[in-house]
Amino acid sequence: MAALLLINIGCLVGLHPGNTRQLKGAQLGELPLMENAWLLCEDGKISDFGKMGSLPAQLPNALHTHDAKKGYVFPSWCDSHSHIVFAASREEEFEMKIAGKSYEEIAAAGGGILNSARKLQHASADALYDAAALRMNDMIRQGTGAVEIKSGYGLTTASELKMLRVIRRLKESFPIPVKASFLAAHAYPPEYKNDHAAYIKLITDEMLPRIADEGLADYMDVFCEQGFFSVAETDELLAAAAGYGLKPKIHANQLSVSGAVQLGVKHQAVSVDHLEVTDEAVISSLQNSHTIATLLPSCSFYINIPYANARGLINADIPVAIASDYNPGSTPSGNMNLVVSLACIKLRMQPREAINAATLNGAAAMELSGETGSITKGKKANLFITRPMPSLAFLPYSFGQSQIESIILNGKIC
Ligand SMILES: N=CN[C@@H](CCC(=O)O)C(=O)O
Ligand SMILES: [Zn+2]
Repeated sequence: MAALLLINIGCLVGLHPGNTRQLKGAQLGELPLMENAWLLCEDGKISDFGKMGSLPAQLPNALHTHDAKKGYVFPSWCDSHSHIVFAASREEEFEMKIAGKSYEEIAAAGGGILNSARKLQHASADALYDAAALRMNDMIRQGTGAVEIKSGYGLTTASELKMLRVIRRLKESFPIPVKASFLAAHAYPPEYKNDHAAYIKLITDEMLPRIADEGLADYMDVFCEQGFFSVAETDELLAAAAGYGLKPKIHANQLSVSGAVQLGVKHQAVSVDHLEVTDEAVISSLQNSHTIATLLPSCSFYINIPYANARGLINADIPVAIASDYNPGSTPSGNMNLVVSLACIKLRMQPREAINAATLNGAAAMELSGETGSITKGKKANLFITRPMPSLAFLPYSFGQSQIESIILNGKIC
């Protein structure tokens, strides 16, 4: 494999030491940079970098040199929360939202997650793969270089397995790390509406053993929310998943303060995601835990719900990540550039904080921060090059516009 040398880099972004696994508190605002730089990629990894004045005389033989023309070089976005395997879009709900219907009212009218589940149950694995692959390609073009994908639109054993096998195919065929989360506990199927215990038993006794047997999931996720899964039900599900080696990630406090965050901390969740509604007890429960708070500002934007209290979490020294939540209902976009801008505009995160939250902390929320999420020697060379920019803050400032010129995955320009 030819080595790749990037020269005339306006600024290298995110030069964190290799042993920095996640950032919290004031560290989240520290984003080491190097201006006027070069960077060498070998065997798919970042092997060296330095100032243009120090370009080594000895370089690998098979070498492709690319002039960054003063563009910035970033580590790829690490999107730790997505639902990109789905059968159909739901723009009819978009119109209902404009007419004033709430997320809960749409769900109660047969929309929402159950709408997607009905459609997915009839879709072929090939059709699901093709549609998800298109979305992945769009995300990659927008700078994403690692992604977590959830099941949760199957809600039957066959359809949850179908979704997870599609995610495995994406993992095998795309050149970026993919993590899979099992989210059968996303909504109760109509036939279990009045028999929650039976659906929980189906998940714990039938789905989990099959999924573990095929090694289809990295994490267990639950939508812990009023009208969805209670704290007690989530507790039971997470305990069962732990028996199969699946660590938790929880959809927590999206619509109400439910106790889901505290439960996540109790189960040492890798992350608790959403957190649009929090109080002091939620924040203090996360302090001194290893659980990452993953915030999803484009979901708040799209369905007009409150924005998470990012400043409260950061000030309390809690590691914060940001992710897209790309799904057909509450966030039909996987554009992490927009997520970073919204984190600045709506979560009042400084550009450096938002960039760290979308890279190193996003990687940490997928347990990948040892291999990606920063420009560090030995890490995967998943990067993007921007146009020349007047400053780092120009990236989120120029919201809704892409500054990205080139994508590099595993040390190759794509
Ligand atoms: N909140 C639960 N799940 C998704 C939305 C799912 C849907 O509406 O299809 C979310 O993360 O926002
Ligand atoms: Zn989600």
